[in-house]
Amino acid sequence: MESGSDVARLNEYAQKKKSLGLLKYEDLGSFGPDHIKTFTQRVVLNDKVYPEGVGKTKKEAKNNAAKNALRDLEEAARQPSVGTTAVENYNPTSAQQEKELNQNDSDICNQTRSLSVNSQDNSSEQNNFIGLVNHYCQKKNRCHTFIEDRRWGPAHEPQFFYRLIIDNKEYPVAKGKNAKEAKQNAARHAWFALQEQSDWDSKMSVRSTVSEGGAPPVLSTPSTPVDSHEASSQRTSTSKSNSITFEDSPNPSQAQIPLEPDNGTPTRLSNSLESITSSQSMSSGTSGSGLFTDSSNSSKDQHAVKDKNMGNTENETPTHSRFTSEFDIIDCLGRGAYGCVYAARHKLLNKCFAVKIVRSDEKALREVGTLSDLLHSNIVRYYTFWMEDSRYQGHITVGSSAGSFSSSQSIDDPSAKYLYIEMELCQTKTLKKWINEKNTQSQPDTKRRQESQTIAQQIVNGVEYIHCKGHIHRDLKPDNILFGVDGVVKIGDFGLVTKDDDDDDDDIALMERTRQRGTYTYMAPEQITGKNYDRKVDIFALGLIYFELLWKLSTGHERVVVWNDARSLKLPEQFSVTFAEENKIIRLMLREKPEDRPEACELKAELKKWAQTQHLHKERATY
Ligand SMILES: Nc1ncnc2c1ncn2[C@@H]1O[C@H](COP(=O)(O)OP(=O)(O)OP(=O)(O)O)[C@@H](O)[C@H]1O
Repeated sequence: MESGSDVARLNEYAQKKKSLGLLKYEDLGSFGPDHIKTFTQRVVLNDKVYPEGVGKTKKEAKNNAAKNALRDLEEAARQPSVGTTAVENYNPTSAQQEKELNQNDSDICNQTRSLSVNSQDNSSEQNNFIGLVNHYCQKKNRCHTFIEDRRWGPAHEPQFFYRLIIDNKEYPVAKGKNAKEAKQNAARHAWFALQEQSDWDSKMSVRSTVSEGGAPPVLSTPSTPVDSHEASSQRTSTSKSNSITFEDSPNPSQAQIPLEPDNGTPTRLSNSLESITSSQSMSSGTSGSGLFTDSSNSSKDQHAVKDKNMGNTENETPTHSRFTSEFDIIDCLGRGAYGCVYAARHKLLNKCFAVKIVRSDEKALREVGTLSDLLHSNIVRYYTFWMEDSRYQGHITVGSSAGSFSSSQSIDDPSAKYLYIEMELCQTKTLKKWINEKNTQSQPDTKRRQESQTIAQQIVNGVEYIHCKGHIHRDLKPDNILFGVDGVVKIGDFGLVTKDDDDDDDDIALMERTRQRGTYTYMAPEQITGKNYDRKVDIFALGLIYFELLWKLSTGHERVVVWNDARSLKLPEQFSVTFAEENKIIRLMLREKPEDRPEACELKAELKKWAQTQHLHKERATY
């Protein structure tokens, strides 16, 4: 479609449907250095905000914003009568139609609220994702069905787990307080995945072909398809699907049931969650978030179990490692306390990913479990994970290019297992580097304030999403905040993530380890003292980050003094003068008592208000 045509289509639609009120485009500013700057715009129609459009120019961003709005309007309008698009076929002839369309608009609003990457994703919200998926499948001639994965919990408080399967592809398991809610949530997972169709589908199909020598990938329990109003006409047989399987089980050993492969021999996957838990003493209650198995591992990986020498020397080509056989390793992006992160190109997909390799323990399992639960534009996108018996040992020095790695003998514990976590590849520049660059610029940076605000807003959006999913990040700091290739802020490193209501022993041990590593710079006071704490620790860290984004901190002793003062709510006098509005917000975030700190959603609203005020000032200044 020709550039700009979505803007024209949306204009036409808004004109025809005058009752919708004024069609507005909001300019949300630009981000990034000049040569890779991205612009963001969004549509507001009848006071409803539609998903943001991002582009390399304002025009492109505007057109993408119009495209997103049209997509939502069309999707919503299709719900009551499949095949009709509100945009193309709008022709109100009666008050009833007008009423229906208004109803559609309210549906659209609901969907937008939920689909918008920046909005709160409340899993209990009953948006019609089932309807969206239903319609999508009809349009694309795909079969889909909901599968009840399991039920869990006491009779008075049961939890239902459902997954959606579309054309033999399984999407992540979702839970709900009842079957309907679980199905809606499963449809939501699938819907988001479908938004990224090319990625998801191709990856899924690649995974399903990994199996060699006829060895079937191990699947999870082939549950009985349940009757679904939404899916009854679309049911398909799925029990032998070769696609990836996610498990979201607080009781992993029960979740893994060996399947009868085609030859009738029961098979059990070496890296099933059961084997993970048997060797790793996984605590089922710690994260409470979705643990899942990746059934894509095949005979290749089972082979790797027997061969513990993979990847150790240049001569011994690590052919038995899924990592080295499926990926070209490009670069070592960094080493954390627990593992390494590599940039790697998937050979079949010809697409680059970040693959984090960590020893499999609670922290790592917690990280993948949580990441699999999160899908938000301001959170590093997780794709999949698998287990290997060895850690990739090609020692590439950080930042070096492919092929230059040398051999090194493994000093790993032979009984250890390693998690390979495949994620979205971000820029190598972290927020820490961004801050350092700003602080070392000799000229005053006139854009710093505006950019800081955009960054802070994006972090808050991500944190709001994490909190509304019932998690606490607990390790927010500029080092753990990355930029996507398009410049969008991405929260990463979920190694310390926990459930908001968690306070078990493993958790305390994990925090103790973190404290010992001295990363308490951004920790809330109650987190340092080891008291009971909740999601408000993330708000405290965010307050410090926002302060650091804006304020040029010197190095050495002075920095320590300013930092400690800031932690005790004594912000530099000049700061409160120069950044009066931000000062107010930050002071709320840094309050000593967690209950006095704002919730992420309140902060989001506050920052948005502040951004709009600034925007108005800027506009006035240009006239
Ligand atoms: N998805 C990604 N894309 C690009 N770079 C990444 C990605 N994930 C991590 N990195 C980089 O790899 C480095 C190591 O990341 P990792 O999360 O393991 O380390 P860390 O933050 O020190 O973790 P930990 O706190 O667990 O020690 C970081 O410096 C980070 O910049």
